[in-house]
Amino acid sequence: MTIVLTPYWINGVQKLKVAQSPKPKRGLVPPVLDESVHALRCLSQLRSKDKSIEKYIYLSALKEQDPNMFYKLCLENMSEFTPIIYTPTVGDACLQYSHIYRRPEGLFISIKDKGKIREVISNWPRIDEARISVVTDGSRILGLGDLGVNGMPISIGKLSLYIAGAGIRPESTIPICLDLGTNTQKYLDDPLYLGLRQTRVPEQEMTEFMDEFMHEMSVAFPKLMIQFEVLHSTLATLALIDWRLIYALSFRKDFSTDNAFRYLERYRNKYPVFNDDIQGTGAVVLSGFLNAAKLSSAASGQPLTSHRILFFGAGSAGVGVAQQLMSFFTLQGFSKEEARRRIWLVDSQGLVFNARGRLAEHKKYFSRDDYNGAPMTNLVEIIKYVKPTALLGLSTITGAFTADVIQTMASINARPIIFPLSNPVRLSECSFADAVQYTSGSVLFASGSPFPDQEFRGTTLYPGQGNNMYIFPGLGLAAILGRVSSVTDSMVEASSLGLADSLTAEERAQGLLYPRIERIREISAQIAKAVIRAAQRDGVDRNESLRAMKDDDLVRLIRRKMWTP
Ligand SMILES: NC(=O)C1=CN([C@@H]2O[C@H](COP(=O)(O)OP(=O)(O)OC[C@H]3O[C@@H](n4cnc5c(N)ncnc54)[C@H](OP(=O)(O)O)[C@@H]3O)[C@@H](O)[C@H]2O)C=CC1
Ligand SMILES: CC(=O)C(=O)O
Ligand SMILES: [Mg+2]
Repeated sequence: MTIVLTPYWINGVQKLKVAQSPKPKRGLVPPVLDESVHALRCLSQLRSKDKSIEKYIYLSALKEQDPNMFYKLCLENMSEFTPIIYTPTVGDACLQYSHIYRRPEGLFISIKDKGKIREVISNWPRIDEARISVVTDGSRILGLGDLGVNGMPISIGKLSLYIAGAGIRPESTIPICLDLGTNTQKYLDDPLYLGLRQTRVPEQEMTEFMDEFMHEMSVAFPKLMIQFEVLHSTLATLALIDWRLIYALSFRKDFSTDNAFRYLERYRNKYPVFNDDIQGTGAVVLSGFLNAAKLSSAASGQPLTSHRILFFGAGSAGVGVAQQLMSFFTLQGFSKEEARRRIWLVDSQGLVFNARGRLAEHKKYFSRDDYNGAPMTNLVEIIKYVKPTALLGLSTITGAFTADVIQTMASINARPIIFPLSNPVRLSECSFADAVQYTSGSVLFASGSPFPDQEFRGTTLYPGQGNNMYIFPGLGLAAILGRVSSVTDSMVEASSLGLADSLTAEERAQGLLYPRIERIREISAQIAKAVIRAAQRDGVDRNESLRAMKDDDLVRLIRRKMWTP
């Protein structure tokens, strides 16, 4: 009897599959190697590690050596695995990527490849299989600033969640990191840094590069959907690394339009593409907000139309979420203009209002025209002025929601909605423990990264995790199965409503704002169904065979199409 070795590919790395022969050759495996016992062995090895980054390294190796085991364990232990393979630990993996790097995984395309991107892409081993790619330029990962080529782990991590969460076939995924330089001096000085030793290229050059990249990707991979993970503005990232430059460039910075918005607008009607930080985050927050607003209104006796939302942080995530939350009000019958007036933004200069002076393009829509006073920078004062029912943090400012801020929210709301959404955990605007303590347990809470449950007056309170990881797997699966030509606003809204509706009666009874992550496949199937229906309504579905299917049959088909380890 022989062992047959068949080559296959995972994320661009060739592996050899050992054929399941009835009995392996004597001596080539230990005498007793039972798969279920081996699963326990892997878990025990994982749990024996004290540091989360060591757990990350262990799981990366497991994924390479035994992808089936990795994804099986991941699916069975979602709440234990996601904080390791995704936020917060993936943030540390990015920060240390050039130091912990062991083997190539994914596709690196650098500015030096401009003019010959086709050649680089054609080196990808499984061109025909490719269906989904997460593309980052490392310019702002999880609020960690400009990481350059160290951003690759976010593409890898998000794709692992596509595979685990929605059953995308592993060989259909392509993690991509674009190396357009970095403005972080620490990396440029680091002898181990894996990227180009140059500062970020000017905007014009980046746009030429991006146009070529998008075109070549669409030619090489006609069935591929691309998820952008930021693609930030050069000037904004400069500001993150050198405070002296903020002053030097502040005039120009005010005029810079965030690249994340610019590239999304540039490509969204031409290719199947979406920006996770803008649209995925918007969708996940709308979903949690819908559930929180109902609980808040039930406690206050005020109608859903009475909500007022204050955003602390007005970057790509903050404004993306604000745009999506307009749907909350339009769903209640408001006009767009009425919805816009329910939203206030705060950035690093304080309340965003017209009379303040020049504003970055993406902030203008929500800038207030009904305030003409002195600049307002103190968050407690701003809360007293706006009287929000909800405070959402997308600022990367650790602890910005102080006891004072939280207590002020509690003093004007029976059940204040407080969502500190910045990642990773150490950048969160407040912890769940503080939010519970300073609101005497009345808070409706969701954070970007996970926090532990809290015991309060004999009851267990559960934090929500308002993270785009709930949205993108289902949205991506829908895009693949529906073979969509573009990702429309209604599809993003449908993903959000699909998620909001996916809570079970038991989850609602426990006061949860999001479903338990352990049910991610079920949730992704529901989201995918809702998104495919929206794509059909918008006429962007190229797989017309799904149109006539009944909802139940469509969900069954989606589930059948999911890859299972
Ligand atoms: N939960 C989730 O699923 C997601 C969470 N996020 C998180 O959101 C955070 C922000 O991301 P992103 O929008 O891309 O980042 P940006 O850098 O684009 O935006 C940050 C925003 O915060 C503002 N800000 C900075 N300092 C202060 C301050 N002292 N007071 C008030 N506002 C301040 C900035 O102001 P200014 O405009 O003046 O510079 C800017 O508007 C990150 O931590 C990220 O991890 C992002 C995506 C998904
Ligand atoms: C979750 C995510 O995409 C972010 O924090 O950037
Ligand atoms: Mg992100």
